Amino acid sequence: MNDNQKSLILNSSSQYPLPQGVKLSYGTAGFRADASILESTVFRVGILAALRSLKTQSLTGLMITASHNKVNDNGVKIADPSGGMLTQEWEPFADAIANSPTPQHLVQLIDEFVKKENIRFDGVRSAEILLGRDTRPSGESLLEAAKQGVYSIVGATATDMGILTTPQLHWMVRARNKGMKATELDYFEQLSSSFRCLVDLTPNQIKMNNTDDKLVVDGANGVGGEKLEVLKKMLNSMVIEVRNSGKEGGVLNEGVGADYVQKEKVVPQGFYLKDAGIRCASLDGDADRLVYFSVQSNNASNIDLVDGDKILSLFALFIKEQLSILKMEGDNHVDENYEARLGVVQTAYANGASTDYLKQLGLEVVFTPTGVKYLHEKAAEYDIGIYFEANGHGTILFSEGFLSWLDARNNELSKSKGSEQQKAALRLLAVSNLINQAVGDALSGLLLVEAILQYKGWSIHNWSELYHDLPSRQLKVKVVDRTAVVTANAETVVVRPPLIQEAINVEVAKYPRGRSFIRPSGTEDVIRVYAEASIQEAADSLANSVAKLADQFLGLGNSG
Ligand SMILES: CC(=O)N[C@H]1[C@@H](OP(=O)(O)O)O[C@H](CO)[C@@H](O)[C@@H]1O
Ligand SMILES: [Mg+2]
Repeated sequence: MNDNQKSLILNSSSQYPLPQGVKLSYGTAGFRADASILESTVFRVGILAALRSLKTQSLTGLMITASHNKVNDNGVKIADPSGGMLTQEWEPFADAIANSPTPQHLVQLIDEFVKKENIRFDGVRSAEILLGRDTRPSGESLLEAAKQGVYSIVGATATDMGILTTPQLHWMVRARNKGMKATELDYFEQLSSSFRCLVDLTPNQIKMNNTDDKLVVDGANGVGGEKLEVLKKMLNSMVIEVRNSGKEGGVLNEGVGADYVQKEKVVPQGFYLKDAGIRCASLDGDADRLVYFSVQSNNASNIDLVDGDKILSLFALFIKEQLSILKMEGDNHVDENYEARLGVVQTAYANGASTDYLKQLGLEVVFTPTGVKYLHEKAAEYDIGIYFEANGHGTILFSEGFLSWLDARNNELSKSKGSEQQKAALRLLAVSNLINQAVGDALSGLLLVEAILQYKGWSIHNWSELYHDLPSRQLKVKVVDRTAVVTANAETVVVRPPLIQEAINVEVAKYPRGRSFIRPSGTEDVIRVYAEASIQEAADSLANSVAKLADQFLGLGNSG
């Protein structure tokens, strides 16, 4: 960097000093903390987004959100040019600049990194960044800090896309870099037209049985409800009622939203006994997570939860079915028997019953550590890779190679217009347009669930009966230093500190179908404990015993 470039960063960063005692890490999903201490972090991530844009000579994105966390928190993360998460290789640099104590030190770090990565300030393209934020009140001033960060890189431009869901911003970044239409209206049009296309390919008789049932959606008092209101106007075939849209005065994520519903397994605010049996869905604060549920008829606070694992199972079942229709009655075309590699990606939080079910379907199931950056990367190795976290974050990725084969196959089959095989090809193409290819997206996921339920003529009850979840329990344990826990095998085994894993094994062995693991959270300062077993009391008791072990080995009581 020349002196001019350095002094621009030096001057602007002195406007955004790092508060005393703040130490942040890029974590599972970007930086998150109480919004009041985040300005300097967001400013620096603005610089990072611009450097990433220069390095890749592509557009990048910066999203201000703390997703399902409480309203006073906020956070920031980068969308890479592909629309996915920031490359993991840059995370250590992200940590370093976020925690850099002085403007001088910050400039030095950036200068060294620019040299190491060979980032050219005189490339063909200057840096270009799309900025988005969720509905948090702190979002506006943090967005300004992000802009100033971007502008401290000479020639960089930032475009404020306003209030968006996280997946919308990722979708826009991907679309822009592919030279496709990329406004918010284009997003809504792509989702609604591919949804209509899927529904039009649904056998009529099945469609008729299901027209009158409505879907009620809990918008977590966040951005998702607002956007769904827009989208639903473009879907004339569906009745969607949005509650907790944020307009009714409720607080973001408080007693509402996908995280609350999935973790607490109770009805969100605004849902009552009179809703029993109705198909309901819940989004999280930035609308990248989706779970379904129905209120139980015997108790207004109990729900029948249909989580990310079941969404994954429904998608896998449908895709597998369409692939096998495609393979039926060959017409001797050379490529007709292209074996599409279909893979399913889960984490250790996936309910054991879901994994059994997917394996019984004959699917290849693989596990990664928690965090969509890992699942997404793995899913991208397949022709069709389906990934979901149990909490409802996931999507379906289609490889370029498979999509061009499918396109060609569809053209071939169009000679036999209306054949079942051609319909299957068209359905798969529609799914690839509907489901967000950049990142998990509650709105596109919701439309795909709805289209598949219509296709199958299924109620939420039929869907929920695919398999029965094993009872499970999640707990959090506050410890002295959560980074003391090191795990292996997709976080299922603790390798450090010594002996704790042996102690967990002893507990697990006491329960039929028992399974338990601990890992440090990447978004909160806690150790998470997960346990499942054949009955709820056993899952609870196993979780409690393992939480006690975590406390004994790592807990506050152990600090002296
Ligand atoms: C058990 C659980 O739900 N963990 C969540 C949570 O991560 P933790 O690292 O567990 O705090 O937030 C992540 C980001 O939203 C999400 O990817 C992940 O699945
Ligand atoms: Mg989220």
